[in-house]
Amino acid sequence: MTTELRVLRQTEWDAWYGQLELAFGGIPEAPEERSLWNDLTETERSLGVWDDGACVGTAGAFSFRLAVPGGSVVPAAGVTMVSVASTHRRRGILTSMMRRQLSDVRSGGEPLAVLTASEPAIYGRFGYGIGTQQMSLDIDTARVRLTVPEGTDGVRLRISDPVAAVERCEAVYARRVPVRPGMLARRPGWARLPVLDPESERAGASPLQCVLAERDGETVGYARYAVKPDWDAEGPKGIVQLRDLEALDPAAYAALWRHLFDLDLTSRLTTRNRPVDDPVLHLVSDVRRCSVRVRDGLHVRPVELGAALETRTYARPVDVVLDVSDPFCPWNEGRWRISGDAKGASCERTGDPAELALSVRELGAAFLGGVSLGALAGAGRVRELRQGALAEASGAFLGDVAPWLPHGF
Ligand SMILES: CC(=O)SCCNC(=O)CCNC(=O)[C@H](O)C(C)(C)COP(=O)(O)OP(=O)(O)OC[C@H]1O[C@@H](n2cnc3c(N)ncnc32)[C@H](O)[C@@H]1OP(=O)(O)O
Repeated sequence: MTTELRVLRQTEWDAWYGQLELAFGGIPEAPEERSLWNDLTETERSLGVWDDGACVGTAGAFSFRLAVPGGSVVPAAGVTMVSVASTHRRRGILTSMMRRQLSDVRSGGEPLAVLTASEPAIYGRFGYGIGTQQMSLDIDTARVRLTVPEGTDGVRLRISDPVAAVERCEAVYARRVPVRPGMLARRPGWARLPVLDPESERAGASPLQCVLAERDGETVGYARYAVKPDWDAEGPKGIVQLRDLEALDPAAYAALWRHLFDLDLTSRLTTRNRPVDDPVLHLVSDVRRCSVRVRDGLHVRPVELGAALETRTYARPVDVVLDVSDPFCPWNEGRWRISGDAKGASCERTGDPAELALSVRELGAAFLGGVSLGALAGAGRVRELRQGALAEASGAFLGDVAPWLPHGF
């Protein structure tokens, strides 16, 4: 088999994207969704694999800016639209695209690559670690009560058209980004994503709705959701399907949740993607009736290891020599001294004796501050070579906010 791997040409997008749709089951996307991804595709960063004129492999990358511990927002390649034709699987095409892509990301100067995986088992071999988790909830709002903080009654709620309210929501979102590692600063064109609402994907639910939280005329929060009506012999049992919710203070936050809990003719609230430390878990009367489930979120790969570890700050002072293995990107292999604190860090090559041994994948997992190196050591994935080095590094890497990505890409 001779296949050609090369950068996508603009005129090839339809065939390229068609291959991706086929790999995901073959149901064509709604026209507005397809058009959004067409506009957002960075053609010069997209790879295609071709066999006798047919597209058999796809992989794209977005030029993101990622929030990291300490509040900086740094360049990161957002790996996306990965597929291989069913006729060409398990022959190494994905591996060849990943190799080329990571090499391109390195040449372009981005220290990190990130992705959300269709299946979590695929990307570890390429050096990606699971850096964030996301929580889904299915809340019995007929039984669960909320205890809201002082000031909640002073928040004014206003129903708004989601598209008309986008700018106000985006202003709130932008203020949340540096506070929560894992969030992405919105790039031009991306504000269309949270209000994308194809009728064909509503499955009996309402069009997207939006409620704004306001104080003194300023927007201090928003929630976007749909309502799926449901009735049985006992009466109405509608479901509130929460898509996203952000707020700038606890009272606005609680007011939005209370609004969603109290919607007439509903008795359930579902949401697929909340941070695992979502304060709502501390507002509810009965966490068991919230059906909490957790899954992997953003997978993180340090591409240029030293530069990546220098972009963030560290919760406690750390000065540890890491012995890093990275067979897929061998330029990262070897010993690095990470030395930093809450103000900043340096990470440079060293000839000093190694104090912790681990692979780049563990550093990707720990990078955003949500996964403990101590826990990874418990699984045998980090080895302590100098007594005390594990506790020192583990405490330094951990953050006080669970990293989280609110949306897929
Ligand atoms: C960021 C994103 O876009 S996520 C979307 C990923 N795409 C999809 O899930 C669409 C459907 N699946 C596919 O298109 C393909 O099966 C892909 C892209 C997942 C894999 O492509 P392939 O060309 O078959 O992978 P390749 O041959 O390079 O396999 C490399 C290794 O990964 C393993 N692997 C591939 N897919 C999977 C999987 N789904 N689960 C576990 N391991 C996998 C292979 O077994 C192989 O392992 P080995 O080196 O030990 O033999």
